[in-house]
Amino acid sequence: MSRLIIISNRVSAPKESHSGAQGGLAVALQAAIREFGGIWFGWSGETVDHFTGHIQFQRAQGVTTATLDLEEQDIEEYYNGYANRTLWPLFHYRIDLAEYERGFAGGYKRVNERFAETLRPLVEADDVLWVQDYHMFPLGQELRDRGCKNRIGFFLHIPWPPSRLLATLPEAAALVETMFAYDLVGFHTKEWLDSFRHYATHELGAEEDGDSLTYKGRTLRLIVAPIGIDTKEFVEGANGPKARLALRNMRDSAVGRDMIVGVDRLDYSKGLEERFHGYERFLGEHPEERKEVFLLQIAPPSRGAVESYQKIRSTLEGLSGQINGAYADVDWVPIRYVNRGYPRDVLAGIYRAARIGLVTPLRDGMNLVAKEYVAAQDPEDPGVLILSRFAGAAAQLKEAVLVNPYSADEVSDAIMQALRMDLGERKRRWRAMMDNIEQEDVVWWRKLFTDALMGTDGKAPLPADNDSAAA
Ligand SMILES: O=P(O)(O)OC[C@H]1O[C@H](O[C@H]2O[C@H](CO)[C@@H](O)[C@H](O)[C@H]2O)[C@H](O)[C@@H](O)[C@@H]1O
Ligand SMILES: O=c1ccn([C@@H]2O[C@H](COP(=O)(O)OP(=O)(O)O)[C@@H](O)[C@H]2O)c(=O)[nH]1
Repeated sequence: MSRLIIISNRVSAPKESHSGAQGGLAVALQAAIREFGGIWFGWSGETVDHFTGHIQFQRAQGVTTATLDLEEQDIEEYYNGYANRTLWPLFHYRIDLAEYERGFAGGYKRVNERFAETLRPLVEADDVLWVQDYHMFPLGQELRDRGCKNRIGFFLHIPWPPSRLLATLPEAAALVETMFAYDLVGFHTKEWLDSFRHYATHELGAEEDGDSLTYKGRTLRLIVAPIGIDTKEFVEGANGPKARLALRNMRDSAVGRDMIVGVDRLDYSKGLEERFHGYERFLGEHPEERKEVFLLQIAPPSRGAVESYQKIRSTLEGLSGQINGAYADVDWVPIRYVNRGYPRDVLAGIYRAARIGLVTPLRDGMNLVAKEYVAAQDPEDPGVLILSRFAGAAAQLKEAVLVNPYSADEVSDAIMQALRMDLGERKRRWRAMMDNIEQEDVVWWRKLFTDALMGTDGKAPLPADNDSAAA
């Protein structure tokens, strides 16, 4: 059986204690490496004065990780720069925030070359490689340029933007061309896949044949593979001691009021500003509900070296203060705004205590919080998920109360609808969403992708001559 090499910006080694602090994605990828043997390769998260290419190997619980330290300038240009100031805003439809700097593009290419150069000697002839996310678009091509003929797949965890937006990126055509180094490219939704295909066929001139695209002699296959959560583990966690304690504490502190919960990295793509405005509209329109509800917004800071993230942080501090200033009373505060992160088993208890999960990103590749909120509910008395139409999760969780997150009126109406929803309807909607979350979990997602990549999914095999065309 082939070994699997996973490559991503962040690498997650298995933890000694099962504290619930690891993400479902990390657990699923670790399991894949255990199943196939192999390595998880990427950035250590550490900085060095001069890049040496030294690889730190670590082996824990059957998983080998191989990590590299990067220079300050690499991190500035590759991670803070091209990944998070150029690609992230552009791919989340925020070209007003996207910065197109040659220095960032150069640093991004340099780091991908460094990854390829260091990884190449570790790759054996039968290995299958799986590259994760927008930090590493050109890695496949860099590996091909170094003679790597292995099967290589790529999965994008964020949206793919419409062609007219992507066209604003100076390197757009070159970037999409490098994607043809991959044999398989995966997306969370058909919408993102269609946007990629549109650019490849209309702007590059790639030939389309079913789910395949051919360009300059190389063929890649496209696949929709929506990521799920580790549902079984999450439900167990939601019934465990930490979650139960969190649930009790939240209920005590809610003193009979209905809690609305939001849990998001502090990121402008998550629509927190618009969410606060929607909630403010609700408070303004429904004075009778004011002391009956409160919003708990958990927003751990993210990517703090990037200016747009500093701005959204200060905007939200101002806005939450303003709403609380306008509506709070001696015995009630409408928004509890918390800038720290919590382990997922604690979150599970918090989700369960909430009558409403308010998940309103302006654009999101998937949004796992939406799925976790549903999985944490009490089947006999489930809460209601209000979900943005523009999250990848909306393609699967159709029984959520779906909203346009830009519309304060729609968000306000959805909150009222959720508060009034009777038990029968809550149970019906929850069951339908839970069926999806149980069936299409993270193991299902990983297997869908690796089966297609390894050619064991019964579909026509990837063309055997792909590698010779690339070399
Ligand atoms: O690594 P960071 O810069 O701290 O960012 C955290 C992760 O954010 C993004 O997550 C995406 O992947 C999720 C799982 O597929 C998906 O549900 C979500 O919609 C995406 O935004 C990013 O793509 C990851 O690479 C980051 O590690
Ligand atoms: O305080 C927190 C906030 C979030 N998360 C986890 O971070 C992930 C966020 O994933 P999502 O897909 O919703 O968004 P992303 O941050 O990847 O864009 C989820 O598994 C959350 O449970 C967490 O463990 N602690």
